[in-house]
Amino acid sequence: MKEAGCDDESTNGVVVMVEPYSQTEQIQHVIYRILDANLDRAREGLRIIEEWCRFGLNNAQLALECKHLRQEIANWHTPQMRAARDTLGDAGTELSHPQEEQRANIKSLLQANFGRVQEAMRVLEEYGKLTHPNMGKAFKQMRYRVYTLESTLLGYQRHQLLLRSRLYLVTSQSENLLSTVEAALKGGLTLLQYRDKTADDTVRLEQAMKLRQLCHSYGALFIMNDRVDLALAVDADGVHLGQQDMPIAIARQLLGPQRLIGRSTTNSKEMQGAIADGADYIGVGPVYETPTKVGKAATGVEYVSYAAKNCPIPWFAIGGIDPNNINEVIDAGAQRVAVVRSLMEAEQPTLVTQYFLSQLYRVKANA
Ligand SMILES: Cc1ncc(COP(=O)(O)OP(=O)(O)O)c(N)n1
Ligand SMILES: Cc1nc(C(=O)O)sc1CCOP(=O)(O)O
Ligand SMILES: [Mg+2]
Repeated sequence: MKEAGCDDESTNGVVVMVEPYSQTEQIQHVIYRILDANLDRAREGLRIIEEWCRFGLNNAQLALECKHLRQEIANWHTPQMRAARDTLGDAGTELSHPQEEQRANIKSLLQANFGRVQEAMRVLEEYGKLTHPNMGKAFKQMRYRVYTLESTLLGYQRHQLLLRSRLYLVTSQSENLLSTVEAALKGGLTLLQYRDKTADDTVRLEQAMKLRQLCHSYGALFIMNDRVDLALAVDADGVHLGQQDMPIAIARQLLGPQRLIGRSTTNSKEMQGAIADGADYIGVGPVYETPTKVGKAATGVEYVSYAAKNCPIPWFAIGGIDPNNINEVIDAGAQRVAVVRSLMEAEQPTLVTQYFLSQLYRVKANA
């Protein structure tokens, strides 16, 4: 802060008393420093996010929104604010949290920078009110744009990962649930559904929370079977709903546009219904009869061929698929498959995952 003082200044032998900085001026100076520092913080954070949108996601629209926000922020940066900067005298420049020294992955890097931008904007909103009649309002609006950007970016990343996922592991009850899932993740699995039809909610919540954390630590998506409430409670990436489960429209209202919703389908009518209702992906099956879904008649590979020709959204062939018949399913047109027993009961889930993926990556993905 500038020294408050009453320096003398000699001018032609006349002693002029320079007025000390008034308290109001001193406060204004401090406010300018705060605004200067936070305008920079907000712009820097946005730049980091913008680089990922541009180079990591190739998403020009998201990158442009970051750029527009940065430009808008720059327009508020006045010469007085810049002049108030005193980097050497800023006690905060040396402070950094250990978490800032290391980022586990892109997601945590983005999260940290979104947090930083939102925090800076909140400061700009409050202190800006003391400086310009419109500054508080402008930063409030920008802060909401940043929230929207964050959720759009997260949703986009989820969809991208869904598109890239060829193998979908649907779990069954197991004493080795976490270690089996981790073994599959090590083999390259990027999509997991937690399915337990009988456990208490307390157990489901606990397991789902652990699985979500595990999946995210490997950069994989975590989907909850049947239950929208549990999906929200554990911050899952989405939910899988069968024909007897909650209608997609209601699930969408509860989950919002950025989470994934999958739907089981057994025939063309169910497929068209799921697409019209806005499902992000569908299950196609059961291709073969399976003890995991007792009483549900197999569709055969004919429905797989139908899906290959007619389904514009990602779809996963499911039901009785194993390493011995995977190529028959691929030959019928499948590019993605979902399995329960083949992985949950495998002696070496990492190797089986790698085998499935090696077969599935032989074919090009369309949807
Ligand atoms: C990927 C995938 N496809 C289909 C299903 C089956 O869902 P649903 O018909 O609701 O049966 P349950 O799994 O709830 O018994 C699925 N879970 N996943
Ligand atoms: C959970 C489920 N849904 C199906 C459907 O067709 O909707 S088939 C299925 C079970 C798939 O298990 P497995 O890989 O052990 O055969
Ligand atoms: Mg269900």
